[in-house]
Amino acid sequence: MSRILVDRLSIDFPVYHADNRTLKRSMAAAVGGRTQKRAGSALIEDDRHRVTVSVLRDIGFSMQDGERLGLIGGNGAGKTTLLRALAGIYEPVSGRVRVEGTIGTLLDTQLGMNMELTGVENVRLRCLFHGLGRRASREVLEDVSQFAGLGDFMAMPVKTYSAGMLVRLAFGLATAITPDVLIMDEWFMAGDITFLAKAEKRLEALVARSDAMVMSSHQPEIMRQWCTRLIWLDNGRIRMDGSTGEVLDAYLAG
Ligand SMILES: Nc1ncnc2c1ncn2[C@@H]1O[C@H](COP(=O)(O)OP(=O)(O)OP(=O)(O)O)[C@@H](O)[C@H]1O
Repeated sequence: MSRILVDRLSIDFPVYHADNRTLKRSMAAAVGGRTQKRAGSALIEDDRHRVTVSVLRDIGFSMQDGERLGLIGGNGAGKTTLLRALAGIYEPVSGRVRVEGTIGTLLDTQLGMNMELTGVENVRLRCLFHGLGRRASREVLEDVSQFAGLGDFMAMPVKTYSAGMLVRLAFGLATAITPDVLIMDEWFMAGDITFLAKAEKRLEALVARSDAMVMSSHQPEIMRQWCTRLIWLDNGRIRMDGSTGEVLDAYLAG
């Protein structure tokens, strides 16, 4: 059985605060004078003049253990939305997503983090959530503190951290407990050079321990280094699905 199964997945977002007249004019231009749904157009207006963005359409693929899948595509292609759907953050409008096993996410530095609590308290809370005992929790705390290198700031509320400090703590925490399926966006590359070198080593070990990984990046070298397979997303649809070299060559050529 596949570890991840995505079947005819579609995701739309309603647009509540759009300037409807401007939007309609641009939709009319995009669809040749008709403000209606049309294949290839991401904006949809229904009969009651409600506008939605169709972000993912008819996505289907499955993944086996050991696969390292990369999502590639231009800005707004739907990579982050697909990662979030895999993580269970977004509900499909139609189709389904099935992921077997525990999921670990590196999607958002604030995801699962309580900004009012200290670094130490956030680590303890995460351990409780994962059902770890005292000893295991102590080990995780030691590991995360050492990796993040925040010193006394571990005893300060997380809301006082800089963006870089938050990345260090979030990354350390997200990589301290091994999930079956690891889902990550490219934000983790946002640290400074010394952090990146450390992060890469840690991530390598985690990826090796987890059963499957899905990540998104704009950087071809990162894809080549980390992924065994790529899906090229284009305007919310799968344009190509294949080995990393094959898809990357086509993507960079076109
Ligand atoms: N909550 C939302 N409400 C409305 N539209 C959204 C929402 N989230 C994403 N979108 C739209 O969905 C489309 C895909 O966004 P997504 O962030 O998944 O793309 P991406 O491929 O990750 O892009 P990038 O490479 O720029 O990060 C974009 O057009 C975006 O504006």
